[in-house]
Amino acid sequence: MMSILLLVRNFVPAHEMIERGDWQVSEIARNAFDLEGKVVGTLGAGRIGYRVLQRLQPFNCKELLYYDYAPLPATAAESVGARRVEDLKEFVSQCDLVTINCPLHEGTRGLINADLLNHFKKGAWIVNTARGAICDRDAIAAALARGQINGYAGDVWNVQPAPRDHVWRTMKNHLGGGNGMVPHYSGTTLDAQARYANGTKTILENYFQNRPQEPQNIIVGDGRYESKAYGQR
Ligand SMILES: NC(=O)c1ccc[n+]([C@@H]2O[C@H](COP(=O)([O-])OP(=O)(O)OC[C@H]3O[C@@H](n4cnc5c(N)ncnc54)[C@H](O)[C@@H]3O)[C@@H](O)[C@H]2O)c1
Repeated sequence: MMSILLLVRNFVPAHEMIERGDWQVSEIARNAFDLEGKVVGTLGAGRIGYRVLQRLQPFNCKELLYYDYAPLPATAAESVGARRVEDLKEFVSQCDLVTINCPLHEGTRGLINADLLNHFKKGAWIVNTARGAICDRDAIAAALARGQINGYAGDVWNVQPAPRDHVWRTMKNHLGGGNGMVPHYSGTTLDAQARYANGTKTILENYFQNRPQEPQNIIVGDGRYESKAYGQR
């Protein structure tokens, strides 16, 4: 949901216009679109990617796609009407909007680079609330400037805090918009902090009482890599 809110709120400089005292609706509307009728795809369909697919249901998208080496259980994919695309270039070429929801690991660092961006549908939108380094910083800014993508939004940066001159702070599309960057805070609402605290408490209690941990909380157990989420090894 965070991704969608970012898209709606921050892709056009509407709020800055209000602060300036202006009211030029046509300036905003010339680059504003609905999700209805669009093809939306998630790169990564784990806990967050799947929930994004669920939350996209009321928007009447034309089609929902996902790219993940781990296929969703058939019933889960059917319940959200999502189609898996196995080839990454094929996946991005079909999407009007790509939302990135996979972890950063050696297989995803710089995955969205100049070469892959050329395979995106021209004028597509990218929402990256996963990890900044999944996208190549300069390739994103260049693709935005030349109109290969129409917008880029997210709260994650390849360096955090982002330096003052980080190009993602100020990059724009040719209409002067298309930038929805915010500082990394989507997981730090007061409600989320309470969830983190409770989750940490449960992990510690399991540990001190010799109870098994929930599988999704284990990346390395007994010296072995156990998670399936951080790349195929
Ligand atoms: N912005 C924030 O504050 C914030 C908050 C929470 C999580 N995150 C990010 O979101 C990521 C996803 O979280 P999650 O809970 O859904 O994780 P998850 O482990 O439940 O799911 C990750 C999915 O990505 C898939 N994946 C891994 N490598 C892939 C690749 N190369 N190509 C396609 N799919 C791939 C995995 O198979 C898995 O299905 C986290 O790793 C984290 O980096 C960001």
